[in-house]
Amino acid sequence: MNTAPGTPAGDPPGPAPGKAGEVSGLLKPFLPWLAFSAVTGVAAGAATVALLGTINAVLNRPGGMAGGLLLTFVALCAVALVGRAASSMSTNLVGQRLVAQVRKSLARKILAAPIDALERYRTHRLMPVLTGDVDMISDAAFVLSSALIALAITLGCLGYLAWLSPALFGLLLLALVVGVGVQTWAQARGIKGFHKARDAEEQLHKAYRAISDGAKELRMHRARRAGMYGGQIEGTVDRIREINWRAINTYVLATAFGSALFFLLIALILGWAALRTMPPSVLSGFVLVLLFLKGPLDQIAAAVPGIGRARVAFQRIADMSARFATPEPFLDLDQPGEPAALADAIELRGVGYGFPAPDGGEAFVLGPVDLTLRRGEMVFVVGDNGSGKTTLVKLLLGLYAPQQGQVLADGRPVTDQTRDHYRQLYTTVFSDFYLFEDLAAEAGQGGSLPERALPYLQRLEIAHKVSVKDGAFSTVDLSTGQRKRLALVHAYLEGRPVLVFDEWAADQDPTFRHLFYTELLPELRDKGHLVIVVSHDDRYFHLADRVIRMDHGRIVEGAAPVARPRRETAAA
Ligand SMILES: Nc1ncnc2c1ncn2[C@@H]1O[C@H](COP(=O)(O)OP(=O)(O)OP(=O)(O)O)[C@@H](O)[C@H]1O
Repeated sequence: MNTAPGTPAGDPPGPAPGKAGEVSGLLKPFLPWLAFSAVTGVAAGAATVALLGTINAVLNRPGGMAGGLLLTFVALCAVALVGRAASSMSTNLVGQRLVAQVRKSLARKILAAPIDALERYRTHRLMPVLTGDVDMISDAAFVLSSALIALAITLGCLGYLAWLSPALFGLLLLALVVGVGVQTWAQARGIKGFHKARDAEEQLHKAYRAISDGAKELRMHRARRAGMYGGQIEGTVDRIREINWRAINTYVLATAFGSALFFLLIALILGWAALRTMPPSVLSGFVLVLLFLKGPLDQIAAAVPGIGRARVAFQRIADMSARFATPEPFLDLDQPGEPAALADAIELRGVGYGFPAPDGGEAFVLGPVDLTLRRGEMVFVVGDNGSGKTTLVKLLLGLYAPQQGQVLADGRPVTDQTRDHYRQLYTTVFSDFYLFEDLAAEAGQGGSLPERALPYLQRLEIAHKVSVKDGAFSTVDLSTGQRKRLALVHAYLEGRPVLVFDEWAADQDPTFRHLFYTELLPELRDKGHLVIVVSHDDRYFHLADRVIRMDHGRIVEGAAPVARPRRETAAA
């Protein structure tokens, strides 16, 4: 259901809803593999424990290892080896598939997310998730497999020790409760720190963007540059270093405490043995297994910080995933689909859209707007900065779904089901356009692409710089104005019924600007395209069939369709 314009469309602050569901959703497809990994890991652990038991038995009886015992030993070695390899490989497989799936799923979610949701989730928040957080999971997948096997071995050893001597096991259990308690405390503290560091990393990414995108401006402004480096980057980097240092130190101290506890436990067991008589096989078995256990326990302790960081990364991924959990309905990512056709007109009927108010500012509300645009018309959309021209165009293009009213193409309302197909009517060159180098989508339209492109490149006076080779422009390293011309070549090649140019001519030299308004646009119109031009070039407004003037989100002039007086040549 549509909401009234002005309804805040922003996400509430704090974590997105449904994160737990997202995490379990991400893990669900891998449960059978995880189960296999657990079973083989437990088998490897049990075989290792049995090996230790066998060694202890051999140490405490005359005759050494021979006959059946030797065969058992070899068989146990084989189970431990195969189990460990199978468990590690399957955990590694899960890790890598999980990372691949997360990458694909995030890309699909971004591709299918409503544009306004993407505009709210800033790029400096997107990139750390797509790169850093996903890599963190990939790294954790490596350590996780050996940590899981170490856990299985530890549990098996504990079972063996409980069987060997329940009394000594009681003592061990006490030490374990203290050790695990300290590790849990360290993990909670560490994760808190990692969350803080991760927040700071977002700030760092913002600063990195500023120094790459704003390199020229920073070169020209010493005070800002000093503030950017000394204030923002150094400060943030040092804060991250400090937080991570403290967080990891917590783990280090907990591990050191665990080691001390471990040797204290061995001393206690040996002291116990001095006070109470116990079979030597029990004592040697206990000490042997405990000493062996130090290895897996250290492995687990070493893996814990990485797993803690991976948990933080996983939550960030799940958070982003949940924010984009509602894709635009009926947006097909897999099929190119049929081209769209427009026989007559596009209409906006009572269309309204509101942005949420910025902090301390007023909300911008567009509409309600009524507008009819016909094929073969050349329409200029004009108005002051911030009057709503681009917002109107985004509603027209179907990039924003109207919060009120409806858009119609040839009299048929554009619905959620048809919006994506409807968008294929348009070719756009936005003021902040992105130029795709490859022309693969245009290759299938018949004729050789380089031959089709050449006249347009010549007409736009960039044929000496760019050609089309292997389905792509040979270069896009051009001036801003030339890049925009290339975008126009793309538009010609697409040949869609409606062309939208948002301040296209702003970067063109006067001669070419003149050519654009007086020849190129009228030619496109005369070929039957609907041409929509957002412009501040009032010198050329008289060439339009209709000038739509925006003011404070409303159309104040030019809403009514007019019969277009046919011109012999637009320049006349
Ligand atoms: N992503 C956004 N989030 C919140 N508010 C926005 C957003 N985009 C635009 N606005 C608000 O909508 C108003 C209209 O913006 P719009 O880009 O449509 O203006 P415009 O007429 O195209 O301006 P210009 O001539 O400067 O390009 C702005 O004043 C701004 O407050």
